[in-house]
Amino acid sequence: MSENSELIAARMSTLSDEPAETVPAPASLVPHLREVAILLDIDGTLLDLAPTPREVWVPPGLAETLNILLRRTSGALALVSGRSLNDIDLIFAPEIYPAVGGHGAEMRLASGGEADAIKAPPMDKELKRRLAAIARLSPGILLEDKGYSLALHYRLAPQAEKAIYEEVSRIRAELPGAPIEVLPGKCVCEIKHAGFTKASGVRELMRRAPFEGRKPFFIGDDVTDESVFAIMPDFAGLSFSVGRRALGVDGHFDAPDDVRAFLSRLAQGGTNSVPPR
Ligand SMILES: O=P(O)(O)OC[C@H]1O[C@H](O[C@H]2O[C@H](CO)[C@@H](O)[C@H](O)[C@H]2O)[C@H](O)[C@@H](O)[C@@H]1O
Repeated sequence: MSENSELIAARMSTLSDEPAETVPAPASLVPHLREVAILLDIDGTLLDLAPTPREVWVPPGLAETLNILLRRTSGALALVSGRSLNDIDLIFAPEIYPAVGGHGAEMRLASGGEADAIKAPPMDKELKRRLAAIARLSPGILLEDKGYSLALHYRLAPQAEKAIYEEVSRIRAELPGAPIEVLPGKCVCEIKHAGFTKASGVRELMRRAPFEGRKPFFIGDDVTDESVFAIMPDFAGLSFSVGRRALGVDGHFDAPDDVRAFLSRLAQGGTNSVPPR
């Protein structure tokens, strides 16, 4: 074990024993950026939540921060999202980041590159059509078609939550053998192929260069991120939740703004000079 590895291992064991000391000081991580893989959820972690999926925006300075961290980690920074790679690329345009997309359905290892793996087959058209009809239950229910999955957003129609889940259950009950599962998120009910999760996507990412052999540092906010929190110990990694202290994490941030400030300080070499967010 190298001196650096020993230092980071010591830091990690300290963290798990000290829940009050929630997030490491950026300066303590700076010397270890060549041993770490930075894995970041998008909505509710890097970006503030918005009323609809299309209304999110990337604050000034964030892309610059991510680009610096990509260089300092020799490319071992990835976005880990429920969004499709196509959607992620539109949000962060013109940047194209390494990413696990669609809750593990897609993966891209290098910034600027093509997708390296697409795990999920397209969703059956008839099933998608039936699920899409659920949007007629109430004005304000928005459909997001990812090709291999379908998300029903009800942030603008919160009263429709119960009816949406009931209708999805009814359709699923008619298709007992279908390899699909329901993934609840923040004001969203997603119906996806059962064969992949964010955790399976991260496991695969961590088997490939430049991520392989590094200690992942994952930040996420949602129920869908819990599968990744759970596997971080397998890679001697650290996990952090946003907004609440999730079970089993090493610490938490209060809000996406705090995550951005942390990453910015990390990119600046651990100093307190925070560029505009
Ligand atoms: O894994 P993430 O990167 O956190 O993506 C999770 C889902 O994010 C998006 O929906 C959520 O964010 C929207 C914008 O803030 C918000 O309007 C919606 O209520 C949230 O559920 C995205 O649209 C989904 O595809 C992702 O699965």
